[in-house]
Amino acid sequence: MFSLSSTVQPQVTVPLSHLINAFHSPKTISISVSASAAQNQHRDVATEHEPPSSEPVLNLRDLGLSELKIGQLDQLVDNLLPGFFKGKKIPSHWHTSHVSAQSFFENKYGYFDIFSTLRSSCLYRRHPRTLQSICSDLQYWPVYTVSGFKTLSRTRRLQSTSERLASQHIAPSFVKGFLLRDRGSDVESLDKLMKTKNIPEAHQDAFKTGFAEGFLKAQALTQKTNDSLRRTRLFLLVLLLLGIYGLLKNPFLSVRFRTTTGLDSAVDPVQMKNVTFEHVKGVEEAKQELQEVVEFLKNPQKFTVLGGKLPKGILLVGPPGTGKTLLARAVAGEADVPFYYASGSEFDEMFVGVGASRIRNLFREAKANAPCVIFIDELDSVGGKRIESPMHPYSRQTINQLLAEMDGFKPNEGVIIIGATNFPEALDNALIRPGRFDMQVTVPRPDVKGRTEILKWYLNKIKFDQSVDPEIIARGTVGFSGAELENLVNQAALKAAVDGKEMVTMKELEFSKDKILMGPERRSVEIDNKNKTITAYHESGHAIIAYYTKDAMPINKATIMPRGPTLGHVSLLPENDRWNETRAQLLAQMDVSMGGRVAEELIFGTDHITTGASSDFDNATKIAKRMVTKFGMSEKLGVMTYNDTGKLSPETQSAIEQEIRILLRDSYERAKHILKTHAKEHKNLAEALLTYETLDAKEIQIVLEGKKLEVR
Ligand SMILES: Nc1ncnc2c1ncn2[C@@H]1O[C@H](COP(=O)(O)OP(=O)(O)OP(=O)(O)O)[C@@H](O)[C@H]1O
Ligand SMILES: [Zn+2]
Repeated sequence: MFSLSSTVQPQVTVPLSHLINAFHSPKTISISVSASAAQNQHRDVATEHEPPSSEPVLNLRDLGLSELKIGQLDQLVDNLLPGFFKGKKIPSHWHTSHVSAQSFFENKYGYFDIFSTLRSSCLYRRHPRTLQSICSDLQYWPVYTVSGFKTLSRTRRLQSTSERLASQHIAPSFVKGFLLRDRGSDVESLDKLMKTKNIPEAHQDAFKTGFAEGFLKAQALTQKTNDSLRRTRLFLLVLLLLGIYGLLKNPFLSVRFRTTTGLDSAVDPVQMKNVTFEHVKGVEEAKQELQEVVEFLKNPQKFTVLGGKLPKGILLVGPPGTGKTLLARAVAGEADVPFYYASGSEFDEMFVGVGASRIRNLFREAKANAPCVIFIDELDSVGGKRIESPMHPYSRQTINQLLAEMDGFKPNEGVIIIGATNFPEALDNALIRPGRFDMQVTVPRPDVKGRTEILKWYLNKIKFDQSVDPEIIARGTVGFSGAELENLVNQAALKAAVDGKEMVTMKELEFSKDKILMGPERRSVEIDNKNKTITAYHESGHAIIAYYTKDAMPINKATIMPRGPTLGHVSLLPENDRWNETRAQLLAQMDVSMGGRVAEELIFGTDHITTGASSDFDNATKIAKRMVTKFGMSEKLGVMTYNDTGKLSPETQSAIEQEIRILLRDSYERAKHILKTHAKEHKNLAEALLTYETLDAKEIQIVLEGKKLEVR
């Protein structure tokens, strides 16, 4: 194997002359007197002169050529330089001299010094064949140094003996052999190969030459591999540096990548120009309170000049779907400032620091874009009272970050934080201290007026019949939130579309209201005539009591269409949302509840009463119990509340029970009286229900007045 001594500096390229020099340098030629080459022709040579120590040197042993016999060497040279020896007499002794070259060499060793000839440049011109092509490449020969192979990348494909050998299936093992870096092992492997392969004498020259040329190829190959390895290493290093730089700039870079969606939603502002207070209905008080915040956002300087201080944080408190998010957006929209939306649950992370870092990012962005609104929905899930539970290991950290950020800017910096929660009680006390969320705005469920407004607002977005009275629907949807009313209108529109109608009528609105309240209709349920009849009389019983009791709510509708778990129902409409109820109104409600069972008893007999009245009794009992234990409406028990009835004395308990019983019994009797009195109307109404299934308030009135219903 070609190996240049390690005295050279890295990246030194070795000129061809040195290589050739090395072939016969007396210092480095160490011709071993081995058994096979014990002839006189071969002997170690003493050093006559030394090449400059900085020069790389090669020796024949390294090349694996040390055991060449004279004749073989001739053949090798002849192989490499065909025709070179033609007509030349081969002397019998090695003779070496740098100075006198050929003649001196010849004198000393008795044969021709081919290597000095190689040194002469005219050789190139005279024999521009295989070796020349190698040598021209070897002008920049890869140098083996202590630290590894260094070279120029210029290598040309070497075409020579080795390829011929390769065709004889010997070459691959050569190449392998040359790829081994260890010199000793290479030389050994050549020796071994020579022995083990039992190469015929005639082929040994070619074998050795091939070995040398294989080395050249291997060098080139190794060089290429080294180059690409170096490029890969450089690329990886650049990547690593970029990564380190990124991490230094932002320690949570990796987290950002992982959580882009959540974070982006928190950090990208949304311009809410299209949402204004106009879009939020039925929450007038809340809008008024937020009006001053809008003024502040529009013109923060005005407030600063006057020395006015606005709250940093506003807490919107109210049940789900009442429009808290919508209000916050409207604040930003009215003031035409950026709106940053974040949901509390986004900050609730299982990984340390992630929640806190998101809060930091959010506030950093917002401050850079002030004036603006930051909205944190579900504030309780980030600012709740829980302390380091296993489910939320880093919540404390996140709350602290939120508090720190809120403390970190002045009130008039132009950033308004609006938080929303359904459970203000669950909030960490530190959050509702002055300087943080110190202003609370209640966003309640809309009242009947609010519901009417919301219904009108959403009705205006669809096609509806002029006969539609939003107020009637509003009266029947006590406790509905804005979101539920929006859903009601949408469901009605869908129903109208399914039924192939051109516009939404009251029927679809009533339908979707019942669906939301009681579950979907069960048209597929086959109810036998007997059960249908019982249901018709039961429901008309409720309706008759409601109709003829002064303090009962007006009837809205009666139906024997099964819906959800019920077989039929009568719905009553309060004229207004009831803030307070009178004793008479409560008793009337009880009487209406009793109407169903009373009807069954009167019409079908005690033996045929059904289980259908259980929820009616539940309802009546609840009212009676509250009258006795909460509202002080029992003469016997007086104006006193009894909260935990289980802890009361047995006497008091039985007294309460008895009072409830009396109330219910009296109610039952009143209902019975009314139904007996209006037996005819009761029968007419039940038959109308059996015919028409559903009757609205007007139709019920027509029937009860004894008029004939028009066929629909
Ligand atoms: N007062 C209202 N006026 C008009 N639309 C409303 C009103 N309240 C709710 N809505 C409708 O319901 C949707 C949902 O309401 P929003 O998300 O604002 O409720 P929220 O109080 O924030 O609920 P949550 O507490 O569940 O977050 C709104 O986008 C809007 O379409
Ligand atoms: Zn009933």
